[in-house]
Amino acid sequence: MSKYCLAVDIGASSGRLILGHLEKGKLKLTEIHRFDNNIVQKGEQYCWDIEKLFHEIKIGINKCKELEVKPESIGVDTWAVDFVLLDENNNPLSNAVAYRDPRTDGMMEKVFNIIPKEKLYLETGIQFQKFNTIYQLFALKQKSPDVLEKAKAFLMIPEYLNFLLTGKKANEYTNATSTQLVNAFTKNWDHEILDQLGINKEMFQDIKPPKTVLGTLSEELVSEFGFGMKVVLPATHDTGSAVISVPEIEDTIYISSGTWSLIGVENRFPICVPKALEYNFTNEGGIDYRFRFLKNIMGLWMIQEVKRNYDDKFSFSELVGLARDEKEFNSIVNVDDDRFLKPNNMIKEIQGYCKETHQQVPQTPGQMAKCVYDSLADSYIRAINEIEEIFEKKFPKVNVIGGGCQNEMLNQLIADRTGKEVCAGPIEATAIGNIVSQLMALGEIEDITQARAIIKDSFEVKTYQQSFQKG
Ligand SMILES: Nc1ncnc2c1ncn2[C@@H]1O[C@H](COP(=O)(O)OP(=O)(O)O)[C@@H](O)[C@H]1O
Ligand SMILES: C[C@H](O)[C@H](O)[C@@H](O)C(=O)COP(=O)(O)O
Ligand SMILES: [Mg+2]
Repeated sequence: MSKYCLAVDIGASSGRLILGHLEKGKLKLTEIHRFDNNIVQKGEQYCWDIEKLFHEIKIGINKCKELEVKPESIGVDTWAVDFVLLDENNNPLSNAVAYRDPRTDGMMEKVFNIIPKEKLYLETGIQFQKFNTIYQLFALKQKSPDVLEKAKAFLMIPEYLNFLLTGKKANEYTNATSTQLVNAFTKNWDHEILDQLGINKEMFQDIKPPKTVLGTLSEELVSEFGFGMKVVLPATHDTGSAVISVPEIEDTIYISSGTWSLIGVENRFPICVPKALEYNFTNEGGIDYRFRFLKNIMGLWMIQEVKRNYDDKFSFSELVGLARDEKEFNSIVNVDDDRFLKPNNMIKEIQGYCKETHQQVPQTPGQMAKCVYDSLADSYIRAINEIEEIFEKKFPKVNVIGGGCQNEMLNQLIADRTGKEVCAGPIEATAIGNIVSQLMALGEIEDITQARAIIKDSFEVKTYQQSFQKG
């Protein structure tokens, strides 16, 4: 039996601490702690409650004690792009502002006046999302230049949590690439971009790859918990960890299905061709310097907001059931329209879109859920076709991973609409990828190939085929 590793996976809607260890060649998971993660309003800004998140991590670590398990290591992964700036005394200079905050409105266009969009893409290979770190920092420079001048350390969310755990500061490669400030070829901070935008280079830390042992818990925390742990850098971008868990990555299109739907493939080099730019695909960094050629689709955020607008009267599985009963309702929205990024009321926003496009307006929870799921499937199909056009090949399989792989209706919809085999699982793909990266760092697993073989052998996946014969 191997050592225990503790994964902290915090997505944009929920966080979880999961213990993992190897037993007779299989990976065994034990969920220790789960909690909600919601954007909070602080003054005029949408923020993450970073203090709450660190408190939840400590609750989870203390629960290990109750189980009499002392993990050898811990690794933190979260959503991308967001960050904390520290001053010379290592104190935060600002809130942990969330990527859905409107401060970046209009910033992308201002950056393009300094660095042409095409050049930015050729250098970084990163998709154009208005909330990318580059635009957040540019907004900060416009609105609060003093904050940027005082900043001595730039830490992304998992790295700030690592700092609270160890006192050490480092940027991790997979998450750093999501900033659109890392050169896809040098795999380091692109100083030319930083200089052109007047962003101080000194606050950025050395970029470390996944599987780096960053350090150990601080003495203060060792005395608080009663045991120490190594702190390992997994792929700290949660989607980077999730993609590690795709058991048969060759010839597979994955959909990391959570708050966002990240749809793509794994590649050995960046693809920055005009078509990839036109379709807004990204080349985010992966383990062993591979690339995650993917695009963001608005994702299950939309049903999360619909659920919230209905005062959480329905569970996600109940919403799927209600959607199944609305077979005749077929209105579709463009899920990737910025209007759905942070509307005041998602139900009203979807109804408004359908009205403006002269479609039947969803009135019932079932019609609303069906509209969301059908619209997501529509966007998935478009992205799959774009991927196959760029690669000039057909991919026989789609692997849905993450919490959204429990949506059987959506899985079947993808199979019916594409005619491809759809595999669903593992649900906790991100935490699994986090854990196997720690086990590789500890020498318990040799490499990514062995890791994926273990994952394939350890977790059931459900498969879906097209439910009708194509005429
Ligand atoms: N039983 C279920 N049936 C259908 N969908 C589900 C179910 N459980 C979870 N989901 C979907 O999974 C999503 C959460 O996925 P998860 O990977 O945990 O998100 P994140 O990591 O972004 O917080 C929910 O928004 C919901 O839409
Ligand atoms: C804002 C980013 O695009 C986002 O973090 C995405 O990359 C991601 O990883 C989201 O993961 P979830 O688990 O929160 O869906
Ligand atoms: Mg997630």
